[in-house]
Formats: sequence, C-alpha cells, structure tokens
Amino acid sequence: MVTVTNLVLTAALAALGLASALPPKIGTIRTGDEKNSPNLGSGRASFKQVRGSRYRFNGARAVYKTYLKYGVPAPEDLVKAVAHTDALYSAEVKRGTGSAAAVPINADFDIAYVTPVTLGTPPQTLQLDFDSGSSDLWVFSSHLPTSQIRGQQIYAPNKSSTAKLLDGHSWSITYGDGSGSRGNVYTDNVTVGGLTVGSQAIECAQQVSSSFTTEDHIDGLVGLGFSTLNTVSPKSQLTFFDNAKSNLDSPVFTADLKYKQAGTYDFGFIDEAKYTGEITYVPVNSDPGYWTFPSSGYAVGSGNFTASSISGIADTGTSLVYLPTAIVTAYYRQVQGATNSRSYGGYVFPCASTLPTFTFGVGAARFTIPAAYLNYAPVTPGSATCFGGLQSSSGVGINIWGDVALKAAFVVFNGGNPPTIGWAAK
Ligand SMILES: CNCc1ccc(Oc2cccnc2)o1
Repeated sequence: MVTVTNLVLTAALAALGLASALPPKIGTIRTGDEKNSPNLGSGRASFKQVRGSRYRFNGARAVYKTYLKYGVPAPEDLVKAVAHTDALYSAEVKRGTGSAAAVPINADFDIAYVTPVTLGTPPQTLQLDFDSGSSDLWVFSSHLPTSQIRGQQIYAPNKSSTAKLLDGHSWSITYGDGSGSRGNVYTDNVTVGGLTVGSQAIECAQQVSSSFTTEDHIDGLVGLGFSTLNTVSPKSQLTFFDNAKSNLDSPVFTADLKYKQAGTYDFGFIDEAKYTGEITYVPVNSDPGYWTFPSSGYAVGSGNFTASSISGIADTGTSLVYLPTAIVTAYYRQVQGATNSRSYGGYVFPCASTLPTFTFGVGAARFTIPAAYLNYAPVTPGSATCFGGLQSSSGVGINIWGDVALKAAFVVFNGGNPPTIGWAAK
C-alpha cells in the first residue's frame, strides 16, 4: 500500500524533474499460478494476471503515473487528488469484521460461554467470557499470586513486545453474583476472530475473587457494555467494541448463543444464515451503561400473552433470566413441586417435573424459550432437585435477559447512533 509520505517524496522528486526515482506500488496484481503455468520449460513463460483482491482503480493515480512515466512534473492539485483517494482507499482497506466461537464452559449446562482472544506479540491466546453486561476487558495475568490461579491461561505483558503499561491506572470490578477482580492496566493488540484492535486497554488482574479462581475455564472477561461502565481510573478506557467500531463495516456485534453447544459472536456484520424471518429492533437506553431495552410482555406455556412493558438488560455474561416476581410466580404456579428455596437461593423443582415454555415479546415479535432451557441444572451434582433458569429479579434490582433467553434467539447489538437491539428467531 502506498503511504502518503512515499507519495509526497515522489511528488517532490517529480517536481524537480527527478521523477520515478521511487516507482509507486499500485495495488497488488497477483500473477498466475507459476508452477501450473501451461508453457514453462519451453524457455517461454506467460503468466495470467488477475486483479488483486485489494486492487482499487484510482483514476487520479493513473493520470499521475503518466506524468511520472514521461518525467513531467505533476501539477499540485493532481498530487493532492492522488493523496486524497489513496487515503480513502487505505481507510476502506482497514474496514473489517470478525467472527469467533462462543463455547459453553461446561458440558452439562451453560454456566457461561468463552471465546478465544489473542493478546500481544507474539500472540497469547486466552478464553474470555464476552459480557454485554459489563465494560472492562480484564484477564488473569502474570501479576496474580499463583495461589489465585487454578489452570487458567494468563496474559504476561512482559512477554509481549507491543504491551505498554498505562502508568498510574488501576481498575476494580464487582459483578452481580458478588464475584470480582482488580489490578493494573496495559495497552496491547487484541484480536477476536480476525478483527484486531491496536492499543486496547487490557486490565491485568492482581487479585480475583474465589469464584473466578475456581472457574478454571474462564481466563477473564471482554466487556461489551457501554464504555461509561468501564472501571479504569483515573482515565476510563474504551471497550473492544467501541475501539473497533469505526473500522467495522457496520457498527454492530451479534450473539448467536446455543443450548449446550458452541455458538458465535460476529463483529461488523449481520449473518443472514444465522436467523429466520425478520429482525425486530427496539430502542436501547444506554444511560445505565447496559443494553437496556423494553420487552412487550410474556406468556407461560400455551397461556395467553400478557402485554406488559418490561425494562431489562440483554446480558451475555449472566447465565439465567431474572424477571419481576409476579411473572416468575405465574410461571412456577405451572410447575409441580416448585418452591422458592431460601437454602438454594431461588426457585427449584423436582428435576423430573414437566416445565412449560416461557414466551417473551419484543415489539410485535414473540420468542419462546424451550422448557429444556428453563430446567437449568441440578442444585448439586446428581441431585433430583433442579434449579430454574427463570428467577426473580427482586433481589437483583434489575431485570436481566441472560443466556437462557439469548440462546433462544439471534440478537443484534447495534452500536450506531442511537443504539438499538434487534431480536430474530433462528
Ligand atoms: C460465577 N462467578 C464468576 C464469574 C464468571 C463470569 C462472571 O461474570 C459475570 C457474573 C455475573 C454477571 N455478569 C458477569 O463471574
């Protein structure tokens, strides 16, 4: 790719009549596949020329080349035109997309999903929990006491030639389930599914809570909430998505989470093969920093749909669905043997119970969570008592559409202005 510096230098030489001292490289014309060329060995060779995938016809540059070819100084406005179109093309070349797997961390039930993320130079790959309910990208790191690491992959900034300490900065975060972590901050290159952000803030853990230490399949989180929630101090940092947005073909990421199998997170594009029918978009209130959107109501099993505006957040980092007590009690009234257990901290029922589905509305669209998703897991391994995938939000303080709901749909997180969220069947 021709840099503007090269161009200005060439122009300067051209102006002095010393043209073509730096023959500019125009696009990349890929020659034919030499080893399969039909007439090698006869002392003659011809190569099929094909247009390079990155080739962009640039008229101003073609004219400019003619001036160079005949050693005629190019007029100033032509040189400017060439520089301008090159800059446009280089911006276009930089535009991108990414696509990466979201893999359940547990074979038996979907506690959380992790996605491979490479950090630094040479690349260090960690499995991170993409969390639209928070906005810190933090990792298990070489700055943690070894007593707090139990099998997790760590990021070692001192082993990355592109890592830079964000001097004097720190972070500390606590999640809705009481877990948390804190530490210092570096910037480095971060790549997700082929999409790279240079100088992404990577928050290196110096301390993690016990539930992170015991969760050995999660090496950290990638916050995909709004950057206003970021905890880095004294200067808060941007999320991976906010940093990537201006280079994405479209300012979106999508979640296609699945029940007990790997799904995908896509960045910069909407994959039509991942959903059926239409996507229903509704407004997002990003003020609290979450992807807060209005649901239009609910139905339990084959019962009537109750129209009711429910404000809640789409949170890929939370396993379950947390809704107002009135809705949750209406659901468990239909489940034989269900009780709201203080000892287990929520609604439980005999694992053999037949569960109804749960349908929620987004605008005029309706999404039904299959009964299997709502039988979340035995309260302890092998127990005949199971914990519900739908729980009351009264203790949480906010309604949360976690993975149990998200994996029943294809969800578009549109970071445009204004932000919206789209839901589609799949
Ligand atoms: C289960 N506690 C540790 C843990 C793993 C992933 C997360 O992250 C969370 C937890 C709750 C809400 N949002 C993100 O915490």
